[in-house]
Amino acid sequence: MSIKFLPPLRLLNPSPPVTRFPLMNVGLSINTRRSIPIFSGVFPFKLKYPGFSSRFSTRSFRPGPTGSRPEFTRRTGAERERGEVRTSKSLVEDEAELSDWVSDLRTNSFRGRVTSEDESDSDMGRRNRSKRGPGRDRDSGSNRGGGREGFSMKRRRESDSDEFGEPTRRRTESTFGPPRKNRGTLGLQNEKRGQGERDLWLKRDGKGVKGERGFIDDDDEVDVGEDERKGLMRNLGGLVTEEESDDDDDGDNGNGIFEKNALSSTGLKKEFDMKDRPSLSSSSDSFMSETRFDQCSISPLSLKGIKDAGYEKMTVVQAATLPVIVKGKDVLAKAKTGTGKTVAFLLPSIEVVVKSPPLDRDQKRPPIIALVICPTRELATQAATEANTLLKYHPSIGVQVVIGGVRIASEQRNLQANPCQILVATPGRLKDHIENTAGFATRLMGVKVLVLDEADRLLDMGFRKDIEKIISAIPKQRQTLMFSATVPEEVRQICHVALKRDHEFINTVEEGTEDTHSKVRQMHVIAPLDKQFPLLYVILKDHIANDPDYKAIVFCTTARVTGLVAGLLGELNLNIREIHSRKAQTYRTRVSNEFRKSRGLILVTSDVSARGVDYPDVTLVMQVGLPASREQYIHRLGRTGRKGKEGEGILLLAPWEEFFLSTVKDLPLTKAPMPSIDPDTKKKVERALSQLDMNSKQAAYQAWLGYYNSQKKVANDKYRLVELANEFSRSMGLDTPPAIPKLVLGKMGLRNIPGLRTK
Ligand SMILES: Nc1ncnc2c1ncn2[C@@H]1O[C@H](COP(=O)(O)OP(=O)(O)OP(=O)(O)O)[C@@H](O)[C@H]1O
Repeated sequence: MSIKFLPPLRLLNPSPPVTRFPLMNVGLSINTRRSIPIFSGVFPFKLKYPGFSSRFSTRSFRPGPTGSRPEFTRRTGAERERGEVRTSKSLVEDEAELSDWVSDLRTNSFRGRVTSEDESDSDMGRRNRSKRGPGRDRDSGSNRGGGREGFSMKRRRESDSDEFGEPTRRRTESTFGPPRKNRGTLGLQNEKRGQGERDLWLKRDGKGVKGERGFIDDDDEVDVGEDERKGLMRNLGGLVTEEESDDDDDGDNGNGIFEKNALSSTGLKKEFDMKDRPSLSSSSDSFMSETRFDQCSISPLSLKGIKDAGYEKMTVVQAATLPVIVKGKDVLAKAKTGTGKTVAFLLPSIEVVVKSPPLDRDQKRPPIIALVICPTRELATQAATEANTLLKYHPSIGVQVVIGGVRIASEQRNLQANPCQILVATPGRLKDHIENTAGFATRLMGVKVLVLDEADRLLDMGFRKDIEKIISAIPKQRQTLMFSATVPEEVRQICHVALKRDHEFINTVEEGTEDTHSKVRQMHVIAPLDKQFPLLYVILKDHIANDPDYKAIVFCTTARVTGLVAGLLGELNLNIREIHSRKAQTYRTRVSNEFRKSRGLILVTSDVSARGVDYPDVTLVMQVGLPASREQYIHRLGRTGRKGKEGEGILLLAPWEEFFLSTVKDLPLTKAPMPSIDPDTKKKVERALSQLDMNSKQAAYQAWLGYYNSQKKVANDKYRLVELANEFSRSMGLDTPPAIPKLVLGKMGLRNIPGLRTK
C-alpha cells in the first residue's frame, strides 16, 4: 500500500498538529481458538469472564480511506493530560534508595570515595545458598560464582554535591514467565482493540523547550584487562564491579545547554516526504512490515550482516523510520516495546559511518562518527552487541562501549588501542571521558549521528545535565535520532534540546490505541500488604504449574526490596535469580545472560531491567508495588510480549496504591479475581520470612520508606506513610519496625513522626 500525505498545514493553535495517516495494516494472524485460563488454580473464577474464552480474529489489512490521505488532528486531551500526571521518575528512583544512601553516607562520613561490600556474596548470597530446593541449586551456583571476587569494589560518591549528594538511582524489576498453557487467553483485549491494533499511524510534531534540573550518578570502578572491542563485549562480565548506583549514569542539573539550545515551537511541522518510503502492508505479526531491507538504500555489506542476523523484512518501526533517517532527517520515533527499535537506529547510523571518508592513516585518534547513548549498562552492552552483529561484514568499522562499573582507565586504554567509529555509552561515563580522557573531546567533534535510546528516560531529570554536557561536546551539525516506547508530552516539549526544529516525529502507535501490546494480557490484583508475599508466591506457583517453560520477571520498587523478595522466593524454593544495583556488574551481566537463555526461571529485579533489555520468551511480568510512573509500568510490561508474542502482566498493588490505575486507565488492565491463600501456604510463607536475614529486612524497610516517601500521593500524609511502612514491616514478620538512623530520617523529612524508631 502506498502512502500519501497531505501538503503541510499551518495551524495557528499552539498545540502541535499531528499528521495522522494509516501507513500499513498489520493483519493479526493469531489462530488460537483455545480458551485458556490465565491463573488456573489461583483465580478459579476466571472462566466467568467471557473474554477469556474469546479468540483472536484474523483480519486482513485494507487500505485506508481515500488513498490513505492523512488527516491532521490535534493531540487529544488525554494525551496532554497524560503528560501532566506523569510522575517525576528520576526523582522517584533516586529517592527510592535514599535511605540506603544516607545510611552509607553516615557510615562513610563524607568521604569522596566510599568502599562498600558487594551484596551479591554477602547477606543475600549467603541466605540464598542456605536453603534451596533442587531449583535453587542452580541459583546457588550462580551466586557463588557471582559477586566481586577478585575485585576491589569502590563506590564513588560526590560528597560535595548537595546535601543528598547524588541519590542513588535504584530500580527494581522482576520477571516471571506466564504459563505457556495460559498463552492465548487474551481474546478479551484483542477483540476489544479490534482493527486499531493493526493500523499504523505516524504523527509529526515539534515543540518548544524548557530546561530542567537533574541529578548526578556515580560510577564504580574495577580493573579491566580487555582491549579488543569484541573481547570487551564478551568479557563485560569480567570487567566490572558492583555498583551502588544504578547502571544509569546520571546527570547533574544545569541550566546552560537546554536553555541555550531551546527553540520555541510555532507548532509548524515539516511534512514527511513519503514518495520513496517503502509501503508497509499486512504481515503475520503485528510488529513486522512487508518491506525487505534490500528495498531500502542500505550498503550491500550491511545487508549481508542483516541477513546473517536472521532479519529479512523490516519491523514496522524500521520500515517507518529508515527511509526518513537515511535522508538525513532528525527523527523522534515512538514504537511499542520489543519491536526492533535498536536495529532501527543502529542500521542507519552504520550507514553514515560507511559513507564517511576512510580513516587517515596518520590520524592517531580517529573521530567517533556515531554516538549512541543508553540509560543503562545492560542496554548499552546489548546495543553494542547488536551493532557488532550488523557490522559482521564491515571489519574496518569498530564499536566500543563505555559504561559505569568498568574501570575508566581500562576504557581509556581500549579507546586508545582500538579506535572505533561507533561508541555506545551511558551518560555519566561518557561525560567522565569528555572531562578526563585525553583527546576524547576531539574525537567527539567527528560525531555525525547522535542516538538517544530510551529518549524520554535520558531527557528526564536524572540524566538531563549529562545529556546537556554531551550535546555541547558534539557538533551542532549532526543528525539526531531519538527512540522510545513512551514519549510523554514533556519529552515532546523538550526534544528540541537535541533535535532540529524540522525533525519528524514518527509514531507507530496508532492514535487511540494503547501503548502496550494487545497480545499481552494485563491484570491487577489489589491486596493489603500483609497478603502480598503469600499472594506473590501463590500466583507464581500457579504460573509455574501451568507452564513448565515459564520465564517470569518480578519487578520490585527498590533494590533492597528486590533483595528481600528474591530471598523470600529463594527460601520458598522457587528457581530465582536477582538483578539490581546492589549487585556487582559482573554478577548482573552473568545473570542477565543466563536469564536470556533460560526457561523455568524467575528473575527478581529492580528497574535496572525495566527498559530495553531483550529477554526472549518471557511469559509473565509481575510488578509488585507502585510503579514509579506510567512509563515505567509500560516498559516493565514490555519485557514480555516481544516480537509479537503473547505474554501476561500482573500488577500487585495495595488498596492505597490503587490511585495508580488512573494513570494507566487507557490501558487494558483488568481486575483479577483475588486468588485464595490456603492456611498451609500462609504458614509456609511466614516460615520463609522468618528465615530471612534481619539486615535484609531492615534495609528493605528503610528503602521502602524512602521510596514511598518520594511518591507524592503517598507521602502527602507523613503520619499515614509511617503507618503503611510499619504495615510493610509487619508483612515481613517484624511487629516492631526496624530502627532508622536519625540522619536518614532527617534527610527524609520524617523526624518526630510517631511510629518510627530511631537509632
Ligand atoms: N527486522 C527484524 N526481523 C526480526 N526480528 C527483529 C528485527 N529487528 C529486530 N528484531 C528482533 O526483535 C527483538 C526486539 O528488538 P529490540 O530489542 O530492538 O526492541 P525495542 O523496540 O528496542 O524494545 P524496547 O522498547 O523494549 O527497548 C530483538 O530480539 C531483535 O533481534
